[in-house]
Amino acid sequence: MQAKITVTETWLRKHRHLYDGATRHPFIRSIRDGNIDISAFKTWLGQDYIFVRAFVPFVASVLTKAYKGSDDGNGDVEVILGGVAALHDEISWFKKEAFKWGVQLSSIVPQKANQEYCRFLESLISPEVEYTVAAVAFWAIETIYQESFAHCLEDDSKTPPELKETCQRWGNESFGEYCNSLRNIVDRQLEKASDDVITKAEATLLRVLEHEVDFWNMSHRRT
Ligand SMILES: Cc1ncc(CN)c(N)n1
Repeated sequence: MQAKITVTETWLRKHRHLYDGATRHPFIRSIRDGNIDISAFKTWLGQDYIFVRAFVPFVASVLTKAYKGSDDGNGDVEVILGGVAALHDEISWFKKEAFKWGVQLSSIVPQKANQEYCRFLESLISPEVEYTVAAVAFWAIETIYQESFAHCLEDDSKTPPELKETCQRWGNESFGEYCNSLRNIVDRQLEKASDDVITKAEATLLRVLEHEVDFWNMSHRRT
């Protein structure tokens, strides 16, 4: 018997071009090819620190929605709680890495693409946004980083040794397993969602992909 195609699989096939645009962006390719401009990397580092700080309340809101909105026989809350804990480490890592690269985090001003992405996250915190819709955004945001940085760790990559640790942070296998758990949560929710929620969730996925591309552009072009 053939395995059933999940909703996320259908979406990833349908939006492959946009998805590849987010996970194979020139910024990521430049890390992978070893010709990254280090000032672009530093821009990304400072801006992403600001993003991650805004990401925390969003993930906390997904956790609340999971607690209230899912039957949770499947352990959604625990998976998402693991994500919150990982973000605690991520923030410490950004501080350590910024020190290493001489990036002054206290003086970073969020650029337009970052502000808009953070505003989008804030809009998803609203209790009116369904758990399923918020969970789709969460899964996509984490997975884009996982796939992007894992690409920089493939055997034939020429990633500079000093950037390997950064790539490992999101490109490692256990982060990949965590992203798979998020995908399973999302597919389980979508399975029982109304057409209206499925439509909203797909539109949210597309917004995430666009914001991620804009975010890479911001770092890559140093505008
Ligand atoms: C822009 C962005 N997207 C995703 C992630 C992964 N948490 C991140 N740190 N920054």
